[in-house]
Amino acid sequence: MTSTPMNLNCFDLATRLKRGPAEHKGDAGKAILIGGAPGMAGALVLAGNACLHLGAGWTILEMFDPSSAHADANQPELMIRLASTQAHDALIKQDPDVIAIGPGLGSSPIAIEWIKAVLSFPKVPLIIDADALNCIADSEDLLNLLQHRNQQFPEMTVITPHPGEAARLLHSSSAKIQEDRQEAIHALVNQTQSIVVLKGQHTLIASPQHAVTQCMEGNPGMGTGGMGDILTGAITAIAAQGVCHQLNLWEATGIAVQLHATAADSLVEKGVGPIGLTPSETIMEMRSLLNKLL
Ligand SMILES: NC(=O)C1=CN([C@@H]2O[C@H](COP(=O)(O)OP(=O)(O)OC[C@H]3O[C@@H](n4cnc5c(N)ncnc54)[C@H](OP(=O)(O)O)[C@@H]3O)[C@@H](O)[C@H]2O)[C@@H](O)CC1
Ligand SMILES: Nc1ncnc2c1ncn2[C@@H]1O[C@H](COP(=O)(O)OP(=O)(O)O)[C@@H](O)[C@H]1O
Repeated sequence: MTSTPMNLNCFDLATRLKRGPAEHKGDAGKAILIGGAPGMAGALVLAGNACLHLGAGWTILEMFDPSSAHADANQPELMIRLASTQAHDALIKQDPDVIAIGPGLGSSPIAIEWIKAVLSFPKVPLIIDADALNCIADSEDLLNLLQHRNQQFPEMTVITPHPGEAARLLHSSSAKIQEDRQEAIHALVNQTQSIVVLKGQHTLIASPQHAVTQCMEGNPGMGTGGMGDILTGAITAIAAQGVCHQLNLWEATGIAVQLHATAADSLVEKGVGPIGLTPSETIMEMRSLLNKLL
């Protein structure tokens, strides 16, 4: 029988993000987010917007959709580039503090090249979501690379599957995952050796070094396309600032998961949702809540 997980309660840690008077963007970290294939550019822009509004020093989008790979007049702070075909060289040149891959990534050969490159890029916190997880589920080579990365650099990689993505990784079904979510997260930790965020009602987080914790916040208004993409952006931003603010990836992930769900609850309390609650509104609420926590 599985025990009841501890409730996620990590807002106290957010005070570490408070900025000193002389801090500059270099102290807030350089984040690179990769994805946005044709038809899904919005997923990467949402992740990037969350990363920007939650405080990363630089937010760089490696965009796969050529027609979206240009400055966004509505959000000119985002550095949106056409994803290079030389993924490894592009990473070396940009020297990121944190990397996220997956929102709207697709499964093209260049997507696979980027996944290989990020899994082989040493040491920096890495967030893997969405299609990147589906590609890993379909490839033993990519799964081996992920396991190898985690052996070399423990607790430096987080994967954020929803039940459908978890099912693909575990060669199961989302119904089975939902039947016993604790068993599923244990299986995902064992399989990938990563920090795992199993999304859905009462999101679970666990890792090889940490027992399962459960987020008690959140609501069904969050069932809108793009809501997971902004969680990826939020983890990325907090991990980027964490590099200079003494927050490791486990802690950054916990803060982001709780902030994301609490922001959605707060909006519903104000009557913004549950019906029609949008990820873009949730980004702004996360920003507001985070600043109140400092
Ligand atoms: N604006 C844009 O450009 C957007 C682009 N996006 C991008 O699209 C790509 C495809 O991602 P996606 O998640 O939409 O599709 P997919 O991987 O087939 O999974 C769906 C299936 O998973 C399951 N499932 C999910 N949650 C569950 C839960 N809580 N509880 C239970 N089951 C759950 C459920 O499966 P079922 O239960 O029906 O078997 C569901 O049908 C990806 O790259 C993403 O970033 C999106 O972010 C949207 C905005
Ligand atoms: N009923 C619910 N209760 C709490 N949280 C939910 C609920 N439905 C969805 N969520 C949250 O919304 C987000 C949806 O993520 P995901 O399915 O990856 O969206 P997308 O791929 O469209 O960006 C997750 O963080 C998930 O935990």
